[in-house]
Amino acid sequence: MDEDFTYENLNGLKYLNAVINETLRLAPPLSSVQRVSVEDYKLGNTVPKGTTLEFQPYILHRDPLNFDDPEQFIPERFVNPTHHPYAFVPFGGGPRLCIGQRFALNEMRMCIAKLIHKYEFTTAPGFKLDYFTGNFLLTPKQVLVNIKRR
Ligand code: HEM
Repeated sequence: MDEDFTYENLNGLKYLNAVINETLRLAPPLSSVQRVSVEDYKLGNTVPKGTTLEFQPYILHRDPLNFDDPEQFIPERFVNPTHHPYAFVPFGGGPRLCIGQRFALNEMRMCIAKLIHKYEFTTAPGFKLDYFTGNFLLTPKQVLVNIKRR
C-alpha cells in the first residue's frame, strides 16, 4: 500500500490539499512576517529606508475582502481558488518565501494521508481549541482527539 503514497498521488488529492490550505488559512503557524526597507519607498506616504514593516497572514486570511465567510472552515474554497495570490500567504511571499514550503506540504500530505487511511479521528467530547497568545508562533495549548482503527 505504501507505493500509493507517492509525491504525484499525494499532490493530486484535491480535497486533502484543500483541507491543508484551509487549515493554514485559519491557523497560519507564523502569524506575522517582517521586512526592512532597503531604500526610501513611496507607499502612499514615503516609507524611509531602514523601516521595519510587518504583514500578518492571520489578518489577511480572515479579511472578508479576501475570503467570503472568513471565519468558517470551508475547504471547498481551495478546490478552484479565486483569491488574490497575496491574500493567502502562510509561507510568506516574494524572494524570501519559505524555503521549506514544498517539504512541509509534502510532509503534511504524507502524514495525514497515512494516518486517516488506517485510523478515524474525532475531537474528544467537550474539547475546544485554544491557542497560546503573545507568541509569533500560533501554537495550540492542547489537542485532544479520539482515535479508532478503521
Ligand atoms: C507549515 C510549515 C511552515 C510554515 C507555515 C512556514 C512559514 C514560513 C514563513 C511565513 C516564512 C517567512 C517568509 C517570508 O519572509 O516571506 C518562512 C521562512 C523560512 N522557512 Fe518556513 N515554514 C514552514 C516550514 C518550514 C520548513 C519545514 C523549513 C525547513 C525545512 C522551513 C525553512 C524556512 C527558512 C529557511 C525560511 C527563511 C527563508 C528566507 O529568509 O529566505 N520552513 N517560513
